[in-house]
Amino acid sequence: MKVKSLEIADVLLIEPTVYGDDRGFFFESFNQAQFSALVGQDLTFVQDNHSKSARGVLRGLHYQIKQPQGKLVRVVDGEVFDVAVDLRKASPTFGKWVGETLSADNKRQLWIPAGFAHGFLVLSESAQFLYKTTDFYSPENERAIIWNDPTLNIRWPIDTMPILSRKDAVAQAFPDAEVFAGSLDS
Ligand SMILES: Cc1cn([C@H]2C[C@H](O)[C@@H](COP(=O)(O)OP(=O)(O)O[C@H]3O[C@@H](C)C(=O)[C@@H](O)[C@H]3O)O2)c(=O)[nH]c1=O
Repeated sequence: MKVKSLEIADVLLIEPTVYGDDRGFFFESFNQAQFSALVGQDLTFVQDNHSKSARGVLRGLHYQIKQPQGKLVRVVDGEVFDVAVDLRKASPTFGKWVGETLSADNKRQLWIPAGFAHGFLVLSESAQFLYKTTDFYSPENERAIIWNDPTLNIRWPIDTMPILSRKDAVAQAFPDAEVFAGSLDS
């Protein structure tokens, strides 16, 4: 397994060791002991999510207040551009973003700790996206920042309008008082 720290130090790009043979391939997509050693704490994942989206779909930028979720994300079919935005008020990289291409081919995973907004854009014909979360889905605590916020200035690899959910199309700006009113730390 190879691990790379990104420009936001706590976001990790994980490249599992893949064992290929005549039958196909094998790799450990999650190993609790290795993961705990990697992040330096024992985190418990409580939910696994799986979504499928068509080319040009952009989901995000999502986060939860009061019940922030750490997310370990990967792609099992297709390719996406995955983005994490640092919303931790005390962080030196507050308001900064990192983006990585994750695909079924490169098998890369991104670890996005609690306190980040997360989103992804589908670059292939379709993509299936799998992720583990450290807290449960909490619709009342869910928030969204608009994907093309000018302050964040995320360089999405797209030159047309992405396909958005109704909720994401009317998401809030960054910074917005509501974003920071709730604590991301508890
Ligand atoms: C996220 C989620 C949604 N749902 C339901 C609510 C809704 O009816 C339907 C679709 O929900 P959404 O439109 O919010 O799904 P989606 O836009 O895929 O939301 C996800 O986006 C990515 C970027 C993330 O980071 C995730 O944490 C999550 O917010 O699924 C759950 O039951 N549990 C969940 O954990």
